[in-house]
Amino acid sequence: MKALCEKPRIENVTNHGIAEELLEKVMAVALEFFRLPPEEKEKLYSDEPSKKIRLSTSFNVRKETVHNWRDYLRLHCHPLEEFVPEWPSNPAQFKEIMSTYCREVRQLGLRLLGAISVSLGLEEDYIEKVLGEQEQHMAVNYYPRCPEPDLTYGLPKHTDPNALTILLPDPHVAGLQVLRDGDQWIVVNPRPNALVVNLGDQIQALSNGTYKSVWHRAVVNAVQERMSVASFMCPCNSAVISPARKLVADGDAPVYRSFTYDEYYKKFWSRNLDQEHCLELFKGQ
Ligand SMILES: O=C(O)CCC(=O)C(=O)O
Ligand SMILES: [Fe+2]
Repeated sequence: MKALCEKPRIENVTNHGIAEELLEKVMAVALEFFRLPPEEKEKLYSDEPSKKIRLSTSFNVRKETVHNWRDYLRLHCHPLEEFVPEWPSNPAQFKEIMSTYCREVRQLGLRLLGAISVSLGLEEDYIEKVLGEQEQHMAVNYYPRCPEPDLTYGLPKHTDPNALTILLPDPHVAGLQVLRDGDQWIVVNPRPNALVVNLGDQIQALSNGTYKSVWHRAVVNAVQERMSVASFMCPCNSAVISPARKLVADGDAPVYRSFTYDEYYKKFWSRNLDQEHCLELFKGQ
Protein backbone atom coordinates (compact mmCIF):
# COMPACT_ATOMS: atom_id res chain seq x y z
CA MET A 1 0.00 0.00 0.00
CA LYS A 2 2.79 2.36 0.93
CA ALA A 3 4.47 1.79 -2.41
CA LEU A 4 1.25 2.70 -4.19
CA CYS A 5 1.04 6.00 -2.35
CA GLU A 6 4.57 6.94 -3.23
CA LYS A 7 4.59 6.01 -6.89
CA PRO A 8 2.47 7.73 -9.47
CA ARG A 9 2.21 4.58 -11.56
CA ILE A 10 2.05 0.87 -10.84
CA GLU A 11 4.06 -1.22 -13.24
CA ASN A 12 5.32 -4.73 -12.65
CA VAL A 13 3.24 -6.77 -10.27
CA THR A 14 5.10 -10.00 -9.62
CA ASN A 15 3.26 -11.29 -6.54
CA HIS A 16 -0.05 -11.14 -8.31
CA GLY A 17 -1.26 -14.52 -7.10
CA ILE A 18 -2.06 -16.00 -10.52
CA ALA A 19 -0.44 -19.40 -11.01
CA GLU A 20 2.54 -19.45 -13.37
CA GLU A 21 1.20 -22.58 -14.98
CA LEU A 22 -2.03 -20.79 -15.87
CA LEU A 23 -0.14 -17.87 -17.44
CA GLU A 24 1.87 -20.32 -19.54
CA LYS A 25 -1.29 -22.09 -20.66
CA VAL A 26 -2.91 -18.77 -21.61
CA MET A 27 0.03 -17.85 -23.82
CA ALA A 28 0.20 -21.30 -25.36
CA VAL A 29 -3.49 -21.53 -26.21
CA ALA A 30 -3.50 -17.96 -27.55
CA LEU A 31 -0.64 -18.79 -29.89
CA GLU A 32 -2.37 -21.99 -30.94
CA PHE A 33 -5.42 -19.93 -31.88
CA PHE A 34 -3.38 -17.66 -34.16
CA ARG A 35 -1.74 -20.69 -35.72
CA LEU A 36 -5.10 -22.00 -36.94
CA PRO A 37 -5.59 -21.97 -40.70
CA PRO A 38 -6.96 -18.67 -42.10
CA GLU A 39 -10.23 -20.35 -43.17
CA GLU A 40 -10.90 -21.28 -39.56
CA LYS A 41 -10.09 -17.82 -38.16
CA GLU A 42 -11.92 -15.99 -40.92
CA LYS A 43 -15.28 -17.00 -39.43
CA LEU A 44 -14.62 -14.64 -36.53
CA TYR A 45 -13.35 -11.67 -38.56
CA SER A 46 -15.06 -8.31 -38.08
CA ASP A 47 -13.94 -4.69 -38.11
CA GLU A 48 -17.06 -3.50 -36.28
CA PRO A 49 -15.83 -2.26 -32.86
CA SER A 50 -19.17 -2.86 -31.11
CA LYS A 51 -19.09 -6.62 -31.78
CA LYS A 52 -18.49 -8.56 -28.58
CA ILE A 53 -16.43 -11.33 -30.10
CA ARG A 54 -14.28 -10.64 -33.10
CA LEU A 55 -10.98 -11.22 -34.77
CA SER A 56 -9.56 -8.14 -36.38
CA THR A 57 -6.36 -6.53 -37.53
CA SER A 58 -4.39 -3.33 -36.87
CA PHE A 59 -6.50 -1.12 -34.55
CA ASN A 60 -9.55 0.41 -36.20
CA VAL A 61 -9.31 -0.39 -39.90
CA ARG A 62 -12.42 1.62 -40.70
CA LYS A 63 -10.93 4.87 -39.40
CA GLU A 64 -7.19 4.67 -39.82
CA THR A 65 -5.22 5.53 -42.92
CA VAL A 66 -2.02 3.80 -41.80
CA HIS A 67 -2.37 0.24 -40.56
CA ASN A 68 -0.44 -1.51 -37.80
CA TRP A 69 1.28 -4.87 -37.77
CA ARG A 70 -1.11 -6.63 -35.40
CA ASP A 71 -3.92 -9.16 -35.47
CA TYR A 72 -6.14 -9.40 -32.41
CA LEU A 73 -8.95 -11.40 -30.98
CA ARG A 74 -11.23 -9.24 -28.88
CA LEU A 75 -13.58 -10.89 -26.41
CA HIS A 76 -16.09 -9.63 -23.90
CA CYS A 77 -15.56 -11.59 -20.70
CA HIS A 78 -18.07 -10.54 -18.07
CA PRO A 79 -20.40 -12.11 -17.15
CA LEU A 80 -18.56 -15.15 -18.42
CA GLU A 81 -21.68 -17.33 -18.77
CA GLU A 82 -23.07 -14.84 -21.25
CA PHE A 83 -20.06 -14.72 -23.56
CA VAL A 84 -18.07 -17.95 -23.24
CA PRO A 85 -20.49 -20.04 -25.34
CA GLU A 86 -19.66 -17.79 -28.32
CA TRP A 87 -15.90 -17.82 -27.81
CA PRO A 88 -13.77 -19.90 -30.18
CA SER A 89 -14.16 -23.62 -29.57
CA ASN A 90 -10.98 -24.29 -31.48
CA PRO A 91 -8.40 -24.84 -29.89
CA ALA A 92 -10.43 -27.23 -27.75
CA GLN A 93 -9.02 -25.91 -24.46
CA PHE A 94 -9.40 -22.23 -25.31
CA LYS A 95 -12.65 -21.59 -23.44
CA GLU A 96 -11.60 -23.37 -20.28
CA ILE A 97 -8.16 -21.81 -19.98
CA MET A 98 -9.25 -18.30 -20.89
CA SER A 99 -12.29 -18.29 -18.63
CA THR A 100 -10.21 -19.47 -15.66
CA TYR A 101 -7.73 -16.70 -16.41
CA CYS A 102 -10.49 -14.08 -16.74
CA ARG A 103 -11.90 -14.94 -13.33
CA GLU A 104 -8.51 -14.59 -11.69
CA VAL A 105 -7.67 -11.37 -13.49
CA ARG A 106 -10.97 -9.87 -12.36
CA GLN A 107 -10.18 -10.62 -8.72
CA LEU A 108 -6.76 -9.05 -9.12
CA GLY A 109 -8.24 -6.01 -10.87
CA LEU A 110 -10.77 -5.44 -8.09
CA ARG A 111 -8.02 -5.69 -5.48
CA LEU A 112 -5.95 -3.15 -7.35
CA LEU A 113 -8.87 -0.76 -7.72
CA GLY A 114 -9.39 -0.99 -3.95
CA ALA A 115 -5.72 -0.24 -3.35
CA ILE A 116 -5.81 2.69 -5.76
CA SER A 117 -8.87 4.13 -3.99
CA VAL A 118 -7.12 3.91 -0.62
CA SER A 119 -3.96 5.44 -2.05
CA LEU A 120 -6.03 8.46 -3.08
CA GLY A 121 -7.46 8.82 0.42
CA LEU A 122 -10.86 7.50 -0.72
CA GLU A 123 -12.95 4.67 0.72
CA GLU A 124 -11.62 1.31 -0.45
CA ASP A 125 -14.75 0.60 -2.49
CA TYR A 126 -15.03 4.14 -3.92
CA ILE A 127 -13.79 3.39 -7.45
CA GLU A 128 -15.54 0.04 -7.62
CA LYS A 129 -18.84 1.71 -6.74
CA VAL A 130 -18.40 4.46 -9.31
CA LEU A 131 -17.50 2.02 -12.08
CA GLY A 132 -20.62 -0.09 -11.37
CA GLU A 133 -20.91 -3.65 -12.66
CA GLN A 134 -17.68 -3.49 -14.61
CA GLU A 135 -17.35 -5.00 -18.00
CA GLN A 136 -14.19 -6.95 -18.74
CA HIS A 137 -12.76 -7.19 -22.23
CA MET A 138 -9.77 -9.08 -23.49
CA ALA A 139 -7.51 -8.39 -26.44
CA VAL A 140 -5.35 -11.32 -27.45
CA ASN A 141 -2.69 -9.58 -29.52
CA TYR A 142 -0.56 -11.31 -32.11
CA TYR A 143 2.27 -9.41 -33.79
CA PRO A 144 3.75 -11.45 -36.64
CA ARG A 145 7.36 -11.07 -37.68
CA CYS A 146 7.63 -7.89 -39.67
CA PRO A 147 10.05 -7.56 -42.60
CA GLU A 148 10.33 -3.78 -42.16
CA PRO A 149 9.74 -3.06 -38.48
CA ASP A 150 10.92 0.55 -38.73
CA LEU A 151 8.01 1.43 -40.97
CA THR A 152 5.19 0.44 -38.64
CA TYR A 153 4.05 -0.35 -35.10
CA GLY A 154 2.23 -3.26 -33.55
CA LEU A 155 0.20 -0.61 -31.77
CA PRO A 156 1.13 3.07 -31.99
CA LYS A 157 1.32 5.37 -28.99
CA HIS A 158 -1.95 5.34 -27.06
CA THR A 159 -3.51 5.34 -23.64
CA ASP A 160 -6.15 2.76 -22.75
CA PRO A 161 -9.65 4.26 -22.56
CA ASN A 162 -10.84 1.99 -19.73
CA ALA A 163 -10.07 2.06 -15.99
CA LEU A 164 -7.30 -0.48 -15.55
CA THR A 165 -5.49 -2.85 -17.89
CA ILE A 166 -3.76 -6.01 -16.72
CA LEU A 167 -1.40 -7.05 -19.44
CA LEU A 168 0.25 -10.43 -19.80
CA PRO A 169 3.15 -9.63 -22.12
CA ASP A 170 5.12 -12.18 -24.09
CA PRO A 171 7.63 -13.60 -21.58
CA HIS A 172 10.35 -13.95 -24.22
CA VAL A 173 10.06 -11.13 -26.74
CA ALA A 174 10.30 -7.41 -25.96
CA GLY A 175 7.94 -5.00 -27.67
CA LEU A 176 6.05 -2.97 -25.08
CA GLN A 177 7.35 0.53 -24.41
CA VAL A 178 6.01 3.18 -22.03
CA LEU A 179 6.52 6.91 -22.25
CA ARG A 180 8.27 8.68 -19.40
CA ASP A 181 8.31 12.46 -18.96
CA GLY A 182 6.70 13.03 -22.33
CA ASP A 183 9.71 12.18 -24.49
CA GLN A 184 11.50 9.06 -23.28
CA TRP A 185 10.37 5.63 -24.42
CA ILE A 186 11.23 2.98 -21.82
CA VAL A 187 11.44 -0.66 -22.92
CA VAL A 188 9.51 -3.02 -20.66
CA ASN A 189 11.78 -6.04 -20.58
CA PRO A 190 10.15 -9.45 -20.87
CA ARG A 191 10.06 -11.17 -17.52
CA PRO A 192 8.48 -14.60 -17.05
CA ASN A 193 5.20 -14.54 -15.12
CA ALA A 194 5.13 -10.78 -14.72
CA LEU A 195 1.96 -8.83 -15.36
CA VAL A 196 2.07 -5.18 -16.32
CA VAL A 197 -0.66 -2.97 -14.93
CA ASN A 198 -1.53 0.15 -16.86
CA LEU A 199 -3.78 2.82 -15.47
CA GLY A 200 -6.33 3.90 -18.05
CA ASP A 201 -8.09 7.16 -18.82
CA GLN A 202 -10.93 6.61 -16.34
CA ILE A 203 -8.55 6.48 -13.37
CA GLN A 204 -7.00 9.71 -14.58
CA ALA A 205 -10.46 11.32 -14.76
CA LEU A 206 -11.69 9.95 -11.42
CA SER A 207 -8.51 11.00 -9.66
CA ASN A 208 -8.80 14.49 -11.18
CA GLY A 209 -5.46 13.93 -12.89
CA THR A 210 -3.57 12.75 -9.77
CA TYR A 211 -2.87 9.47 -11.55
CA LYS A 212 -2.06 9.61 -15.23
CA SER A 213 -3.07 7.02 -17.77
CA VAL A 214 0.12 5.75 -19.28
CA TRP A 215 1.12 6.37 -22.89
CA HIS A 216 2.41 3.13 -24.33
CA ARG A 217 3.02 1.42 -27.65
CA ALA A 218 4.03 -1.96 -29.05
CA VAL A 219 6.87 -2.23 -31.54
CA VAL A 220 7.46 -5.20 -33.81
CA ASN A 221 10.60 -6.95 -34.99
CA ALA A 222 11.87 -8.88 -37.98
CA VAL A 223 13.09 -11.92 -36.07
CA GLN A 224 10.36 -13.10 -33.75
CA GLU A 225 6.59 -12.99 -33.56
CA ARG A 226 5.20 -11.64 -30.31
CA MET A 227 2.01 -12.08 -28.28
CA SER A 228 0.31 -10.25 -25.46
CA VAL A 229 -2.99 -10.71 -23.66
CA ALA A 230 -4.57 -7.51 -22.39
CA SER A 231 -7.45 -7.63 -19.91
CA PHE A 232 -9.38 -4.39 -19.68
CA MET A 233 -11.45 -3.55 -16.62
CA CYS A 234 -14.10 -1.18 -17.96
CA PRO A 235 -16.74 0.88 -16.19
CA CYS A 236 -20.28 -0.20 -17.01
CA ASN A 237 -21.60 1.88 -19.90
CA SER A 238 -23.95 3.95 -17.77
CA ALA A 239 -21.32 4.74 -15.11
CA VAL A 240 -20.97 8.48 -14.60
CA ILE A 241 -17.32 9.36 -14.35
CA SER A 242 -16.28 12.58 -12.69
CA PRO A 243 -13.36 13.66 -10.53
CA ALA A 244 -13.84 12.55 -6.91
CA ARG A 245 -14.94 15.63 -4.92
CA LYS A 246 -12.36 14.94 -2.25
CA LEU A 247 -9.62 15.35 -4.84
CA VAL A 248 -10.75 18.78 -6.04
CA ALA A 249 -9.32 21.49 -3.80
CA ASP A 250 -11.79 23.98 -2.29
CA GLY A 251 -12.46 26.77 -4.72
CA ASP A 252 -10.95 24.87 -7.68
CA ALA A 253 -12.92 23.59 -10.62
CA PRO A 254 -12.52 19.88 -11.41
CA VAL A 255 -10.11 19.26 -14.29
CA TYR A 256 -12.65 17.09 -16.15
CA ARG A 257 -16.38 17.36 -16.64
CA SER A 258 -18.79 14.49 -15.87
CA PHE A 259 -19.46 12.02 -18.63
CA THR A 260 -20.84 8.55 -19.03
CA TYR A 261 -18.46 5.81 -20.03
CA ASP A 262 -20.69 5.15 -23.00
CA GLU A 263 -20.03 8.69 -24.25
CA TYR A 264 -16.30 8.35 -23.68
CA TYR A 265 -15.97 4.96 -25.34
CA LYS A 266 -17.84 6.06 -28.44
CA LYS A 267 -15.61 9.10 -28.75
CA PHE A 268 -12.50 6.93 -28.32
CA TRP A 269 -13.46 4.52 -31.10
CA SER A 270 -14.50 7.35 -33.42
CA ARG A 271 -10.91 8.59 -33.55
CA ASN A 272 -7.50 7.43 -34.56
CA LEU A 273 -5.24 5.97 -31.87
CA ASP A 274 -2.33 8.37 -32.08
CA GLN A 275 -4.24 11.62 -31.79
CA GLU A 276 -4.19 13.85 -28.68
CA HIS A 277 -5.27 12.22 -25.42
CA CYS A 278 -9.00 11.54 -25.65
CA LEU A 279 -9.50 12.94 -22.12
CA GLU A 280 -8.43 16.36 -23.39
CA LEU A 281 -11.84 16.50 -25.06
CA PHE A 282 -13.54 16.10 -21.67
CA LYS A 283 -11.77 18.93 -19.87
CA GLY A 284 -13.58 21.77 -18.14
CA GLN A 285 -17.17 22.15 -17.01
O1 LIG B 1 1.24 -5.77 -26.78
C1 LIG B 1 1.45 -5.01 -25.85
O2 LIG B 1 2.42 -5.15 -25.10
C2 LIG B 1 0.53 -3.84 -25.60
C3 LIG B 1 -0.92 -4.11 -25.89
C4 LIG B 1 -1.80 -2.91 -25.64
O3 LIG B 1 -1.35 -1.85 -25.33
C5 LIG B 1 -3.26 -3.02 -25.78
O4 LIG B 1 -3.78 -4.10 -26.17
O5 LIG B 1 -3.95 -2.00 -25.49
FE1 LIG C 1 -2.91 -0.46 -24.66
